Formats: sequence, C-alpha cells, structure tokens
Amino acid sequence: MSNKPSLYTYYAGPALLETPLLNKGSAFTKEERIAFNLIGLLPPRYETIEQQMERAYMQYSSFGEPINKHIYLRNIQDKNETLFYRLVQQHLEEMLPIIYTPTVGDACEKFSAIYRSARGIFVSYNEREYIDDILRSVTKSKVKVIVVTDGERVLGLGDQGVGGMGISIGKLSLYTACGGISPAYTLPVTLDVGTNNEKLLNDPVYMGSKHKRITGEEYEQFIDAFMKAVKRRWPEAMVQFEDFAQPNAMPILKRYRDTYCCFNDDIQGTASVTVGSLLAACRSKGVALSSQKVVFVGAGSAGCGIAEQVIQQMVVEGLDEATARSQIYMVDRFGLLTEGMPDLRDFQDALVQKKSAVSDWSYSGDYASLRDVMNCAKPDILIGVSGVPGLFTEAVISAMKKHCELPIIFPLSNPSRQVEATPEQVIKWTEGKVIIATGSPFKPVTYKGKSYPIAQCNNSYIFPGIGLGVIAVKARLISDEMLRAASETLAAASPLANTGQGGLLPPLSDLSGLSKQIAFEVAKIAMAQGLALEISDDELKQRIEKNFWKPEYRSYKRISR
Ligand SMILES: O=C([O-])CC(=O)C(=O)O
Ligand SMILES: [Mg+2]
Repeated sequence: MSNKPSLYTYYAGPALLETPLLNKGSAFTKEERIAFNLIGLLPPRYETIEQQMERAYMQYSSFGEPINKHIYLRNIQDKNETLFYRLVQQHLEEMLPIIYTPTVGDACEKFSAIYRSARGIFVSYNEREYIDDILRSVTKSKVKVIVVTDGERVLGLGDQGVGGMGISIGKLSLYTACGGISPAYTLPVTLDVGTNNEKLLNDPVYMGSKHKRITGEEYEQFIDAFMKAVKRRWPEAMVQFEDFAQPNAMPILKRYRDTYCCFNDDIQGTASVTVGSLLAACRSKGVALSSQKVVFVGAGSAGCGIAEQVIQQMVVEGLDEATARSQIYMVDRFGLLTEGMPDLRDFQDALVQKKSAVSDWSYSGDYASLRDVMNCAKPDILIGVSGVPGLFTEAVISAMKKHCELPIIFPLSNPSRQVEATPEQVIKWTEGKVIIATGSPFKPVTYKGKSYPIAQCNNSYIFPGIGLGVIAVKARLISDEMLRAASETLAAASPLANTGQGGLLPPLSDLSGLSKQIAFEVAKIAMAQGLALEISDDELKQRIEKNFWKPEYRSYKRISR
C-alpha cells in the first residue's frame, strides 16, 4: 500500500469498479468495501496487489500469440491501471514488446477487429463542431501529456486510420511505466480525418470514418482547431505528434513548435535517440562523430530530421556546417539526393550532395545508388529509416565493410518485420565486427560462439524523460538544445562506451532511472534558455522524484458529491 495520504472520492459501487484509475478490484479492504458499497460485488477474499499480479501473470502466460497477450494486458489497463502498470513494471523486458513495438503495430492494424472498450479520445473531422465538448468530456482536469496521431504513417505500416489510437496508447503507457507520468495526467488522441487505406475503407468492422483523408486547407484548419481547443482546456499540456505522414509531419511541427509545448517524436525523438546512440558508438570506437561519413537510407522527415541533428552535433564538435553537410549522404528510392534532383521536398534541399562531390564517382544510373554510395563515399555509418525491409543487402554491407573496419550500422525501421536487415544478417556479413542498433527489439545474436546484445535505438529512450523534465519545470517550448541534452545523457549512460563491454545502450529495464537523468538535464536547459520556471538543482531533483508516479494502491475515503 502506498504511504501517500488517502484519496477522497465520491465514486462508489459499480461506478468505482468501472473507473480504471481508481479500481483496486479484489484489493479493496473490508472497510473500503463497506464504506463504498462494494461488499458482495467482489469475491469475499481480500487480496494484495502481489496476489493479483500472480493471477494476472498466470493468465497472461496462458496466451501464446503476442497479439492475444496485448489484448489481455490492454484489458487490465482498461479495468485497473494500477495493477496494469505494476505488472508491466515487474515484467518490463518481457512486456514492453507486447504493449509497445513491435506488437503495438499489429494492434493498430487490427484495431477495429480487436476493439474492446474506449480509451482516449477520437476527434473526428465530421464531429469537428463539437471539439470543445469532446475535450470537456474528458474527466481529467490536469492533462499534462497528450500523444496525438492521425494514423497516416503508423510505424512502417502506413495508413491505419483510427487504428493509430493503438500507438498513442502505447506511447503513453511508456510515459507512465518508464517516465513516471501518472496515468491521471495522460491522454491518447486520434484525429480521424478519414483513411486512404482501401482495405480499411472496405472493412465492414472498421470503426473510423469511411472517406478518403481530408487534405490541404481543410486538414490544416482541423489541426489548428484541435491545437487551439487543447490550449483552451489544458494550457500547459505537452503535445507529442506521433506517426503523421511525411507531407504533414514537418509542416505541423514548424507551425506549432514556437508557440506550443510540442515535439514530433518521429522526427525529433528519433533524431535525439539516434544521435545519442551514435555518440555512444563513436566513443566506444574512440572517434569523434564529426570524423565520420554517414549514409541515410530513407530521406523522409525522420531521416532528414536525424541528419540535421547529426550535423548540429558535428558543428558542436567543431566542424563548420558546410563540411558537416558534405559528410552526410541521403539515399531514397531514386538514389543519392544530389543537387538539381527534381521534386525535392523543402526539408531535403539542404541535404543534397554537391554535383562536384560526386563528379569523379563512377555509376551508371542518373543518380548514385546505395551500393554506388557505399563504394564511392566509403562511409563509416549506415542508418536505415526507409520502412522497406531487406534494403541492406549482403552486397551493400560487404561494400561498406571493404572500406571500414568497424562500421556502425543502424537498421531502424519498425516494427521488426520492416527492418532493413536483421541483426543476425548484419553480424554474419560483417563477421561480428560491427556496432549495431535496431529500432525494434531483437534478441541477442550468437555468432561463432559469441553473444552480441542488440541495442534498441528507439525514441522510447527519450520521450518519457522529456515529458518528465517538461512537467517538472513547466517548460513552455521544446528546443533543439533540450533534445540534444537528452542525446548526451543517453550517450553518457552507454555501457559499451563507458566500459568497452555490454550493450551500446543501457537495458530498457533501466529506463526509469535514465528518464529521471534525462528529465533533469532537459529541464536545466529549458531553465537556462528562459523557457521554464527557475528553480534550484535540488528542487528540480525533488520535483522529478515527487512527480514520479508509482503503481501502488492508496487508501480511499468517501465524500459526498
Ligand atoms: O514507435 C516506435 O517504436 C518508434 C516510432 O516512433 C516509429 O517507428 O514510428
Ligand atoms: Mg512513431
């Protein structure tokens, strides 16, 4: 039982059992059952949370398929949040891949088919005139973190329409389990703007609006209406944009980042964790990131976002910007982004290679292919954010290996089945001489009798800590410097960089401790930049500790409404 003071509530009887933030199920004491009209509504045994967890874990283990485990856990979450988080915390390594990537991808794809009960809010374009009413219907008066998606690019799985709700829920589960944000302060949101996924449009059980996605001005105005409504209802809430498609992700971020406390997880969160992982990899190699040549496969907003953050880091390390840019090679489906290439997006313009830089390369097509880049640029680092499985072929990896003794290879596309190459393949093709990280979780690989742990370079290392830090000092905006502080903190926690052994990143089971450190450093930068309250380091530490929610039952006292 928590040593926090009692909680006063007027909920009682079945309504109390149906309120997941308050429900304790069989753990209600006899006194509480009498006081709250629960006596007889529960089997007559009084259990501890440990006893409840034992039963839940037994039931969980009886499911074979990950998606069924996911459904089971989500069901507990919708019945009793304290029990859900306690269980997840107890079995974190095992359950993260079930509540989050990769299984959350299946849950998004099958959202309507496996739908059980409501969580979060659906703001539908067709119901836009009620937007304030929708937010008012949320009984949480202090929402502090919102994850919002429009479901157009869910992981590497494309348009999932309202199924995107799965990812908003999954991200927020991690905010609580690993970042200590009380579930009473979180809100998953899906903006239903239609879907272009024919399968969903033709699916009789699909639960979203059955029309093509709205676009252009209609879309922009709708997003704007949502952001303004959020500001009216919860002026201090942090908004995380998640899994928006490329043409919308960057413009939305640009539009709101200077006036709202918000960030885009796929652009900035992924960039922050990748730079942190690259710093750790370079330190373990004994080189500076600024000395490395980096190839990106996938030149969308995520890839370009990471590239820009890598360039910023190289500049911090002392390179001039032009030199830093010359060391970055962006490859997409048409080949290497090169000066003069048609149809470049605005955020790609600054990331093209100069014609003069490739003029003495030999290649056959209009633009250099990935293999050409490997042969001619001789990179040290290869990053995959393409969403296309299998792009890192043996020929590509072998070409890289020819010029680089210890390549750094990050196939980051999610979920597991979208990965550019499996860790097993990469380790085999490089004969184990490689530093590797993936976006989805993979088991350690055994090669020639040696076990290689596979770091999961996933934005989940970053966002819970950012949220915790932002809340601790009520940050008004999220700056690039705050994100870089998160990268540095992650890199500093790398077992491999610090000891020459173990994983490139600390295990995800250490995430709570790491999130507190990230929160501290992020909040300090926010204060230094005048973007937040100003408090002492001691007070900041105390606030982070105090805000860190623990899944423990509190005692209740009944009040009248
Ligand atoms: O959700 C994840 O695992 C990482 C992420 O943001 C994405 O792939 O879109
Ligand atoms: Mg994402």
